[in-house]
Amino acid sequence: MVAPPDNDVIWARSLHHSYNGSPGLSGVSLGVRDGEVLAVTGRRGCGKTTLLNCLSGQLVPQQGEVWFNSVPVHTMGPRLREQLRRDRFGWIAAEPQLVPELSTWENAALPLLLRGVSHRAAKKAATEWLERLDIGPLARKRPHTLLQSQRQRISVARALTGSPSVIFADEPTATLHHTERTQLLRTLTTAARSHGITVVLATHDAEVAALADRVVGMLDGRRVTNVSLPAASDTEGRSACSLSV
Ligand SMILES: Nc1ncnc2c1ncn2[C@@H]1O[C@H](COP(=O)(O)OP(=O)(O)OP(=O)(O)O)[C@@H](O)[C@H]1O
Repeated sequence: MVAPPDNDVIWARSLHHSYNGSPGLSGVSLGVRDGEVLAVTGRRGCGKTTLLNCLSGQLVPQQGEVWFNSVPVHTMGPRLREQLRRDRFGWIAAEPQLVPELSTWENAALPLLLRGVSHRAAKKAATEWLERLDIGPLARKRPHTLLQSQRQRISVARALTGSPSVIFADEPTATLHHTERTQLLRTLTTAARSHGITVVLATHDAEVAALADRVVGMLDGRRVTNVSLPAASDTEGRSACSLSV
């Protein structure tokens, strides 16, 4: 095994993964720099979710290597990978994945509660993020009483509350209206940049990808393009957030 470059928080080499013979990834190599917002784009079925699952340790690729902070993830057992995901990564899916029995703040505090952080400290951290996402007043509500856009803000708050090294966001705004989509993404990227959190964002939406620092394009399980975005986009992503992050 060759050690990855020092400034890559995530580094993957020659990832191959297929589902019953049908290819998901066909030799993808990728480095994600510490603190960057990286968009992975491409049409539906090109392998974005499979790539994020491999990079985050949810899926072990059939071939290839994944490293996090120079530690091999592909050789870890399930328990170590689970611990890595719980302690160092955040995940935002297209559909908010919330626990229906828990209130808004309990859902947002879950990463800290699972790590054994005190109830009080977890609630304080979660509440701060909920307020920054403009849903502080909903802290005691249960998910089923809220709008989809409010539930997705809880998912974003939960990802940030855990102070992760990396947030993986898989089409996080796919179910939202245009205005809400842009605002939520800007809030996420601004918060990540100000807290030094790396973001790997899968999207088929060019407008969403434009908020990233760099865009990697995929086609049929392969990486086909790599574009660093100009400073203007970066500036927009940093400054246009209306929330106090
Ligand atoms: N669990 C699975 N079982 C079988 N085939 C799968 C599975 N997951 C993904 N695939 C297939 O692997 C390929 C890549 O899928 P993947 O979900 O990674 O792409 P994607 O770019 O994220 O697509 P989408 O935007 O629709 O989520 C597709 O052809 C898909 O049908």
